[in-house]
Amino acid sequence: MSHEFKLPIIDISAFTTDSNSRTAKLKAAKQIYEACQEEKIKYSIANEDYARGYQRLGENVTRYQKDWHEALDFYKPIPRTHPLVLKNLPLRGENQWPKNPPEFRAVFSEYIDYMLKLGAQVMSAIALGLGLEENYFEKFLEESFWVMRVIGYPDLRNVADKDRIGVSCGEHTDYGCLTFLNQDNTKGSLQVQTKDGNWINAEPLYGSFVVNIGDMLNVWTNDVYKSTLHRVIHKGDSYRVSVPFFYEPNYDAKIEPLEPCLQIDPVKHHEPVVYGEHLLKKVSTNFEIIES
Ligand SMILES: O=C(O)CCC(=O)C(=O)O
Ligand SMILES: [Fe+2]
Repeated sequence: MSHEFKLPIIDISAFTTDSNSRTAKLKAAKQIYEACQEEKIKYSIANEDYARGYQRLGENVTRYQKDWHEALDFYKPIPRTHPLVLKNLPLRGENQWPKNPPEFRAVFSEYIDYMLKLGAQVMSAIALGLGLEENYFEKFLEESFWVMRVIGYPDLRNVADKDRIGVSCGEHTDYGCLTFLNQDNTKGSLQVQTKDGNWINAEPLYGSFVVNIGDMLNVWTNDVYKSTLHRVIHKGDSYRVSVPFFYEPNYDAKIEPLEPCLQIDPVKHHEPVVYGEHLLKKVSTNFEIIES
């Protein structure tokens, strides 16, 4: 347990590659946000499935308030023959890889492969920690879904028109298993809520990820591991960049409280849930503004 941050820390250093390549990702991400508006807008989510691609400042919404960030979002590709595509449901599109900077796609593709391995590894450790077989989660993860967001945050203090603007990223829990947050060195922006309801900063530690528990792990563990409520309030001169990687179960995985967790507390706090259905419900409210 870290006393400085009052947050649990998992040491994955034996598994990580050099942190210079992580820096390359953040550099490529910063470059894309420095690119002019005409370049970014080419990749608008409106070209695709309203999920993959570029979202303008304020386009993403949390709890009916516009989030003051811009982002390039990528999702696991779904084949054209997938039942979802045939039903014309969201998340059916192609990822839109920026052409500028030219190395963007290669850098992040390598990153995604690496993060998928890391996610599986941490899930094996969690299985052991819960008293399950090391490979217990494999069947739920063999085609694990993933989402990667490359997010840019301007200074919230410079918003001219405050109409329905919330914060940089409104409070929420993430949807899946584990989120690996690769943030730049901006301090005091990312916050997590503690069990007693207080907000504390999750400050960047060089070469580390902040790891959030997602909703599916919350259901699996019947609240033994709570999904972390977090938010971003970026009031600072710097332009903050953060690249969360969401490591998720198979799209059609049925998640329900696990036996060892029911031995701790026999009351089931969650109904079984199919991950893909949970995801679609959440994504569909990400752009919802209630008109008054
Ligand atoms: O910017 C961050 O570090 C967090 C972003 C986040 O929580 C999200 O996209 O779900
Ligand atoms: Fe999040």
